[in-house]
Amino acid sequence: MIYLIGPMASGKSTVGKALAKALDTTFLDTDEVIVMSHGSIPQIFAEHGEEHFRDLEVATLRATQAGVLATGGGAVLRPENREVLRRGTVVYLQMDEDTAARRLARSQDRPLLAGEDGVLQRWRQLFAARRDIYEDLADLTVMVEGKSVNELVALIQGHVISATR
Ligand SMILES: Nc1ncnc2c1ncn2[C@@H]1O[C@H](COP(=O)(O)OP(=O)(O)O)[C@@H](O)[C@H]1O
Ligand SMILES: O=C(O)C1=C[C@@H](OP(=O)(O)O)[C@@H](O)[C@H](O)C1
Ligand SMILES: [Mg+2]
Repeated sequence: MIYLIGPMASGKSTVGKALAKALDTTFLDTDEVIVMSHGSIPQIFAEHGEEHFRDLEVATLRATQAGVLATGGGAVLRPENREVLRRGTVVYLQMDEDTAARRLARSQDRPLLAGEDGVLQRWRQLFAARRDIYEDLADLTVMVEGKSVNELVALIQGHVISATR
């Protein structure tokens, strides 16, 4: 199983879907699986808080099988999830701050970025707290800056295929 990890807006959901198509395999996104049974992410955060969302994320990651699985940016925080991720091939989508700023300007459904600090400032804080974990888990790290979805897919595909040969 290939897992995509990385900060919010690095492209895990978008690249994951395209990668699964290129590899002719199945695709799921833990956020989408959670939303199907529990309602929207902003609603879960507002009604039950982040820890409850993390509990749902743990249960979902444990129970979900797909050729390619996109995770949410904070899924790496829970040790149970890191254990699951280590059993598969982990692709880390690494993103620079300028790309984050451009993409987050259009983001509306990420409750952890809301608040008075401003979206980019919050993104920066979360990334600072998580970057070492992303790096530690990664079997393959791909910098997304300046690359199209198709270019990223080709890059990942090349590495994944040569790693399993
Ligand atoms: N390589 C890319 N080039 C340009 N835009 C991208 C690329 N990857 C993702 N995006 C866009 O960035 C935004 C965030 O992507 P998304 O897949 O939701 O990220 P994540 O799941 O990591 O939060 C979306 O609007 C998506 O269309
Ligand atoms: O980084 C995070 O803590 C989160 C990332 C989101 O997923 P994306 O990384 O796909 O945006 C989603 O799981 C939730 O809003 C929390
Ligand atoms: Mg996503």
